[in-house]
Parts: sequence; C-alpha cells; structure tokens
Amino acid sequence: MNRPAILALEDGSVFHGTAIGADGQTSGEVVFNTAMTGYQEILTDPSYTRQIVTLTYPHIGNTGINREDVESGAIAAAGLVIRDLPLLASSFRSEQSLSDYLKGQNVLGIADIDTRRLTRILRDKGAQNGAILAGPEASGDGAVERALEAARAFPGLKGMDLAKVVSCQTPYEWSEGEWTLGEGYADTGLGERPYHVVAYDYGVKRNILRMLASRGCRLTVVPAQTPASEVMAMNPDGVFLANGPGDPEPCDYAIKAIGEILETELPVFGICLGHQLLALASGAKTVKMKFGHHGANHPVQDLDSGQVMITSQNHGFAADEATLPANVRATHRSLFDGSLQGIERTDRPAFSFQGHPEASPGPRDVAPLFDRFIEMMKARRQA
Ligand SMILES: NC(=O)CC[C@H](N)C(=O)O
Repeated sequence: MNRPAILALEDGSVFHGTAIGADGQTSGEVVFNTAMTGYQEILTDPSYTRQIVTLTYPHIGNTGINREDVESGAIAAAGLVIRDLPLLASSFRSEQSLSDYLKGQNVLGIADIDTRRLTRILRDKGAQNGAILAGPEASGDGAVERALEAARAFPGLKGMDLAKVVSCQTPYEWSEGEWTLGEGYADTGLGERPYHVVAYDYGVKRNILRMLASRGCRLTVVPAQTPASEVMAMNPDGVFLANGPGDPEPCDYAIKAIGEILETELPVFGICLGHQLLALASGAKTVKMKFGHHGANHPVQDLDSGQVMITSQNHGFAADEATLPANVRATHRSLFDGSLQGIERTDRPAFSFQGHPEASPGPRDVAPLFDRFIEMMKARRQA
C-alpha cells in the first residue's frame, strides 16, 4: 500500500508524492544533485547534514544498497527526494533495498514527484528551506499547512556551525587503504606508512582517508575542536582539513587552530569545508551561493596549466576570490559560474580544493592533488 508524502518549500510550493522511507517529519535546506550514480555515497556524506537532497536523475535505487559504498557510518542527509524508485533492485552487491535502508535509519524519503519542476524552482530562487511529511502525518486535514509551517521554521544553513556537531568525539587512527611502496614514495625506513598526517574531522568522508592511507599516510583523525597545540604535539608531517556540513564562517575554533598551524612550516591540505576554512584562516571571506554545486561532472580549470578537469562537487558556500589577501593565490576556477575552486598560500606549503578529489564517479581527474600533498611532506622532510 502506498503511503502519502508531502514536500513543502518556504516559497509556498507543495509536492504530493509517495513515502519511500520512514514515517514522520523532517526539515532542512532542499538542494539538488545532478549525479547519475552514487546515491549511497551522497546519502552518507556528512556534508549533507541538515540538507534534503533531490536527485535529478530519475531512477534512483536500481542497484540497491551494499555495505561498502558509504562515506560514513550512517545516512547524514535529512531526507531524500526522487522521481522514481524502481520496483526491483538489481546488483550482485546489493544487500538491501533503498527503501528498507532509509526506513532502517529512520530517514524520510519522497518519490513520484516532478523533480524537474522542483529543480527549476531551486535554480531560479536558490536553495530553499523545506520539509517532508510522510505516512499518517502527510494525510488528513491541515497536512499541507503543517508541511509549509515546518519548512518555514527551518532557520537555514547560513550561520549554522555543524562541523563540531558531526565530528568524531575522540581521536582515532585510520589505516584502511592499500599501501604499497610505489614509485615516488621512497621508503624512509620509518615503517610501513612513512607520513603521519593529522586529519581534522569536520565531517570527513572515508574515501579521503583511504586515499591518503594508500599514499603512505598514517592518519590520526581528531575532533573538529582540537586545539592546534595538541595537533603540533603529535609531531605530524602534515595536517589535513576535511570536508564538512554547514557554514564555515561560524567555525571560529577551526579558523583559530588553522591560523596557528599556518604560523609553522607544516604542509596543510584542505578539501571543501577544509578549503573554505583555510581561506578564512588566511584572511579571505566566504559567501553563501545561490544553489551551490552538487554533482559529479562539474568542469573546473587549473589556472596554471589551463587544463580542465571533470570534478565531483558538493558545496553551498564558497570562498570569495575578490577577498583573497596578497599571500593567497587562486589556483582553480569553476567553468560553470567562474567561482573559486582552489587556492594556495604563496608563503606556506598550504593549498586546498573546493570540489572532491577523492570522488570517482567515473573521472578521477583531481586525484593528483593527494600526490601534491605527499610531495610537500616529502620536501619538508628532505629540507
Ligand atoms: N562538502 C563540503 O565540505 C561542504 C562545505 C560547506 N558545508 C558548503 O556547503 O559549502
């Protein structure tokens, strides 16, 4: 039996569809993602915390759910919006249906709505605060009004510090990711993995940790609010700044710690929220984008080589190129809207990227950025 669901937006738009996850109510910022694959990675990306994700590709759930293709331990998105849930999931790796997965984690989803109409609204008006009601909540008198009220009650992501909310609470070591001594990774005689990297967990995706580990890094993952002094006391070869949800600007603890780390000669590499925080700690400003970048085929240009890379993206804020101080250089730009996609410090071994070099939706064009971080750590050690 179909269960009803309602999606309402702050602008008054209402969509009636079918519940595919848990019953109840959820609210968040409604965004759209244009990737054709990767719904598991998207749902479990901690950067989607408090966001309701609309997938523009119409058939979602075809390959079911497996245990491996996850970026964290649980679904992070506040809800899922799709056009069509196939009746059958088919893959030799599938262990569960998308619908059961959502229900099992008490996450709401809505299907059978016109996601093209929804996406046009989000593109024209910008990301909207919204709410989903599902099951008994979505039927009967006043359901639409309740949904609209819940959508308008969501305060919006601007000013919301979520990095410290989703971060790990205690430090842990990470070593998953096959490491073989490859060309360019000279054995330093310091054991299996030669570089010790402290990774700030603002909502880190597991494949980032795997990609660092597979390049010879021993990782200590630390909570978002760890002071710089504690990180320095671990005597790392480099510091990694993770991706994460919410607005970077209110993360004052992170901006302060990164500022202190930048006073040393430690190599620093940031991805997404980590990129925005490196920019803020260097004196630049960040802005909220209209509808952000969420997809798996965004062209980004390397400003030095002129090369264009196909990249995965998931961000709603951006570092503002016009505010970069003299010691920060723009290295990458989006060819969709010209927004800043990468920076480097001219006075420090520190750089960052706005998109997701760890993602591999097909293209792996940006993966060499991980090698660049390794090279920086190697150079420091040889200096
Ligand atoms: N993926 C991320 O790290 C996202 C960064 C930040 N929360 C944004 O929306 O811009």
